[in-house]
Amino acid sequence: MTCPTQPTASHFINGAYIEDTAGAPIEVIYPATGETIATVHAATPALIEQAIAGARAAQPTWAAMTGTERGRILRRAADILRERNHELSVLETYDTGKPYQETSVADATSGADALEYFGGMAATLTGEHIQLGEDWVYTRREPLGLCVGIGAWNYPIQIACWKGAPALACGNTMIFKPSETTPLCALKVAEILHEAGLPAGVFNVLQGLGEVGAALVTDPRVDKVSLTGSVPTGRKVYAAAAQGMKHVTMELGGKSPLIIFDDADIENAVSGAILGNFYSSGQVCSNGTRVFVHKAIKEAFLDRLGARLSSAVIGDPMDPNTSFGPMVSERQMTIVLDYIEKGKAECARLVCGGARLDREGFYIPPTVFADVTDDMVIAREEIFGPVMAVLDFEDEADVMARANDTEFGLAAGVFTRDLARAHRVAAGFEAGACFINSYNDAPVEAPFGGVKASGVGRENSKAAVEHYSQVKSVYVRMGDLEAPF
Ligand SMILES: NC(=O)c1ccc[n+]([C@@H]2O[C@H](COP(=O)([O-])OP(=O)(O)OC[C@H]3O[C@@H](n4cnc5c(N)ncnc54)[C@H](O)[C@@H]3O)[C@@H](O)[C@H]2O)c1
Repeated sequence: MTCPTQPTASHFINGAYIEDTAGAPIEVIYPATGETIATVHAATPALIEQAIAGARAAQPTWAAMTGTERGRILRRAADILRERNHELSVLETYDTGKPYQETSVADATSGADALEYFGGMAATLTGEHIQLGEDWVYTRREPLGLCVGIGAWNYPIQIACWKGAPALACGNTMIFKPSETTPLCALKVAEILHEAGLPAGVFNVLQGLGEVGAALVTDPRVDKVSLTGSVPTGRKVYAAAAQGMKHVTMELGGKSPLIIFDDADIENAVSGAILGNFYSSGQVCSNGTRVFVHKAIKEAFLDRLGARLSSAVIGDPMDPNTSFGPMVSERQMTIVLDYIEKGKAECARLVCGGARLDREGFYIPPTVFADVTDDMVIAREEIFGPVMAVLDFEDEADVMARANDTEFGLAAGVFTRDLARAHRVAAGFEAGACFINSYNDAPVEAPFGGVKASGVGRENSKAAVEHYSQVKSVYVRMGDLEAPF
């Protein structure tokens, strides 16, 4: 496989690619080899101004189109994304290092689902009629205006589409800033949306580090900010948005619990633990990295886990047989290796993995620590890499208290054959996305987002509409109006 056509410039503004080499260069590194595959430039203040002015100017006309018209463009873009799935998946693999085996089924596909879903929904967005005797109130569902989307590096196409699709369906325009680590594929999303008929200025992409994001968030012409990123960045962006009383969606980090009871189907539970820890080399926000396993089945679980992990195909991410790729960057690899050393120093039992692979690229194999206790750093902090912590438990009430004893609240899972217990546990989880006998499913039809420090608002599903539109009420008096004087 060869690197497919790359975007022709760093930014996409007002319906066209645009370059300004005065902006600081940002190298795009292929994580499997460490080679530089592209260079983009951070947006200069002049380009930021151009994007904001263009997106503001385009918004009223876009909002004035019918939902059916807007939706048709989004659905056409979904079709193009699917037609170009191979090309986009290869580019996404170059950008992120995730195996083609994953990108070809989970990235452009998930983006297309969002465009199709919200494209279909655009025509159904209506207000309501409220009768009050003779008088009545009607509501109008109106767009917020100009939305800014800021992305993390683990799912570049998906994040651009999960933010762009509902924003555009509701009649907003968007400026999207991808992560500086993976800047390429959001540009392709913009290109495809315009090929599908999107008017100029409705969806724009600007590159840059945090300071470009901050410039967008603080601009008074921006009405909403949707961030996917870490909790520390979320705190900064939320605080900056609050100064302008802007709407926010915060999709942040997690340290989610996965509870495996002694009556669970062990093979399924092992599958859940693998999907919840090692997909995308562990770089998934909702991962269930605190795996609480009932003492009675702990050794059986670890035996099967070890056997299954030994069949992971670690290697060239472009090879369709490869099921496990490198970390996204040298920096992220170093962060994860530091956590592994902390786990060893805290005397957790290293079951497998635990060191960088001796090959080019940023590879850390699936790593499992057992006998982890709640107070260990590897059980408390988000690692964002392929490191699973296995903790013991015996009592349901005790494990629930421990599962919820965290500042995070993104996701949680339970494996058990006792469905009454499964629903009781799901109800007790302090988390936004829960799974019973499964893990990490994220269909566009289901709301996705966190509680506590993991976030504010929801992406996907009908719930996202609430976060990209606002309701205006109009009171209509049918008779004379009395006043006290
Ligand atoms: N909840 C979710 O849906 C979800 C999904 C994927 C990743 N994440 C989280 O993202 C994190 C990993 O991604 P990351 O390392 O790219 O996160 P990050 O917080 O370092 O960066 C996220 C984005 O914010 C931008 N940014 C940084 N400082 C900013 C500022 N002051 N103002 C505006 N923008 C700023 C960055 O340039 C980047 O585009 C993990 O914590 C992970 O859990 C969450």
